[in-house]
Amino acid sequence: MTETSAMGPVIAVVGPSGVGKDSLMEALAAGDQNLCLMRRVVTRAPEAGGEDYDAVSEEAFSKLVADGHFALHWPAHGLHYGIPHQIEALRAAGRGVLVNLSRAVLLQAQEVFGDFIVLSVTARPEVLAERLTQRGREDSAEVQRRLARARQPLPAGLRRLHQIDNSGDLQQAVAAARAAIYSTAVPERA
Ligand SMILES: Nc1ncnc2c1ncn2[C@@H]1O[C@H](COP(=O)(O)OP(=O)(O)O)[C@@H](O)[C@H]1O
Ligand SMILES: O=P(O)(O)OC[C@H]1O[C@H](OP(=O)(O)OP(=O)(O)O)[C@H](O)[C@@H]1O
Repeated sequence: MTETSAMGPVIAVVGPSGVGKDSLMEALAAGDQNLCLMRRVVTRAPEAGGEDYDAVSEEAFSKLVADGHFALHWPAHGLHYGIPHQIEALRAAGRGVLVNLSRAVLLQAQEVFGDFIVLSVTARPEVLAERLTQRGREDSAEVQRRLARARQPLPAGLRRLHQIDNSGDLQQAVAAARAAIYSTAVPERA
């Protein structure tokens, strides 16, 4: 990605709840002007905190879907998530756009976005449990449901996939993610 690139890649950051997707994306974007965050639309209560997202009702979300507002949308955790078409404007500046996606929509996203990199973030199971509890955004029942979903597999057929271990220090995962992103940047057109 450089200022002269026509379009930046979409960089999907995926993995189980509590693995550190939002933390990794925020740290990556904070340290690199060529990377930016995609703000999602989620039917989660606005006061839930965590990521910076647009909170909407289920009814409003359905209307946004009907109006063709989203480049991608999916259900998960009893919620609905949407990525507005605005993501294309962010890419047009030649920046890589970081976005937290469900593992279930990665092949669809690869078709929709074309220049698409997947960072599969991992952490040891005991680390996930500790982090979800410490985050405190979900109640204990929901934490258990999310831990049960942790081993959801990635689909076959992803063209640019990197595994990032975030079991340890966040900055180590940030360095590994940066290396992965820039190792697969589309070669400059001659
Ligand atoms: N490498 C890390 N070391 C320690 N705590 C972390 C690390 N990465 C994330 N966390 C913490 O773990 C919790 C879950 O992180 P979050 O980014 O919300 O994960 P996800 O978006 O994958 O659910 C947060 O409280 C966050 O501050
Ligand atoms: O199908 P999966 O790959 O299991 O992902 C399920 C959902 O979890 C993540 O959302 P969110 O960031 O709201 O949840 P999290 O913070 O618990 O990861 C992700 O963006 C999906 O919407």
